[in-house]
Amino acid sequence: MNATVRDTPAAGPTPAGTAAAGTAADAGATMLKVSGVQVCFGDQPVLHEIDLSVQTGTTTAIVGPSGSGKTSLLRVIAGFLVPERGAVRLHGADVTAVPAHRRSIGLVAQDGALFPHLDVAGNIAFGLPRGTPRRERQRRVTELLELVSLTGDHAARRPDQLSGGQRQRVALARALARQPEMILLDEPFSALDAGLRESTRQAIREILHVTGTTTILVTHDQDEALSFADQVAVLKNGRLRQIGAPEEVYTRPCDVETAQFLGDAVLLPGELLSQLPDPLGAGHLDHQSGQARTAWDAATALGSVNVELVCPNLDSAHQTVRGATGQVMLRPEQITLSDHGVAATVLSSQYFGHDTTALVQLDGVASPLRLRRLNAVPLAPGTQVQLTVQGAGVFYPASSKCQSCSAGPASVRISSRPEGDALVGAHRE
Ligand SMILES: Nc1ncnc2c1ncn2[C@@H]1O[C@H](COP(=O)(O)OP(=O)(O)OP(=O)(O)O)[C@@H](O)[C@H]1O
Repeated sequence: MNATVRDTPAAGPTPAGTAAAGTAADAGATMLKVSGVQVCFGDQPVLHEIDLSVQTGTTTAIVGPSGSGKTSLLRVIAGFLVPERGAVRLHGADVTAVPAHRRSIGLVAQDGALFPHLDVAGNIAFGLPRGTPRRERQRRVTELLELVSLTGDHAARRPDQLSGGQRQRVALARALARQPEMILLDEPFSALDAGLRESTRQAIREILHVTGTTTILVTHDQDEALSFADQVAVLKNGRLRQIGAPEEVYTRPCDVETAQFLGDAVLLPGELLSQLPDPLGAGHLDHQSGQARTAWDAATALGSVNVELVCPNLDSAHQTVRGATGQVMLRPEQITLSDHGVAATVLSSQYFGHDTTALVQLDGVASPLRLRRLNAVPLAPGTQVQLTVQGAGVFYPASSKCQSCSAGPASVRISSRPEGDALVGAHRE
């Protein structure tokens, strides 16, 4: 059976009088739970076994390459698409078969989807419940205009008399008019140029924060996802590859592909040498991720480093990982110049204003490494430098299985020995 596509009004209107999300009492409660969702178009599966929980009052970004299934997942959550397997629950109630217009969810489309023949006030008022008295409509329109930082001046303009960023604010005001419990944003900034995108994103994030609205943003822009959301879900080929706080997915990506999708990644061959005393107790369980984490010493071309191993099983048998080889992933900003590091030669350098990148060649490493320095002048080709690693990275074992417990692929996060604050990220398919 294939997914059922529903033809429901795009604004995702919600029941009248529904309270806005994010009351203090609800904060931290699970608002949305998607479990085991599967969607096919024809015989083509586009979403596989998706599990996603969203807490009240938080912002989640769903990020992934084009065609990875982001919009399909958003449509399942909104109620425009019925999955053939799995369930969508709002506040614990199964709404999988409830149509979009009966869910308390507002949707802001990529282009805002404003009505061209209505002025701004008319567009916003369209979002209000039917039967709202005239005076109340005017009051709410004024209030919503203010909320999205537009003035009475804008109220009489048609959408084609607004900037792209202003149109997106009107679209948000219209979606907020019915005080939905959740707002879904489908690539709402992608049509804006870089400067406007940044300022509109900031403004909308602030509005959603002030109103305590639970939000899901779909984007293919990793910087947008990392800067906008409390939680980032990475989708690839219809599967959720990783979900976590922005700093978690950026510093502990579950595999090399995810690491490269989320930003520049420096990859080096590495080998685990020995397990180190774990500051939190040998082999502690991270209750947030449910993963076991152990500290290790590892060898790389950038020297000996501390690492932590994450494995789904908390098991002292992780000793057997000693000697494991694989790839070490660092972010370019973690490789810094020092007086007592590993020697390298600068091949080229690029100046970007806020930062400068350089390609450097290390002895014994086939490919040059990229490093990024904030507020620095470019280095001339041929310059001899010494490099050390700051903070933590990730180690991906060459073996597809965690060698200690066969529980699935594991990744090991490393840090340079002096910092030694490494925590590890791991992943299990
Ligand atoms: N109505 C449809 N009928 C058939 N196939 C569809 C339909 N909608 C989406 N698809 C296919 O499902 C897959 C996922 O599409 P979806 O729009 O969810 O991806 P996306 O990650 O949002 O992509 P983009 O970033 O390009 O918008 C794609 O291969 C797409 O061609």
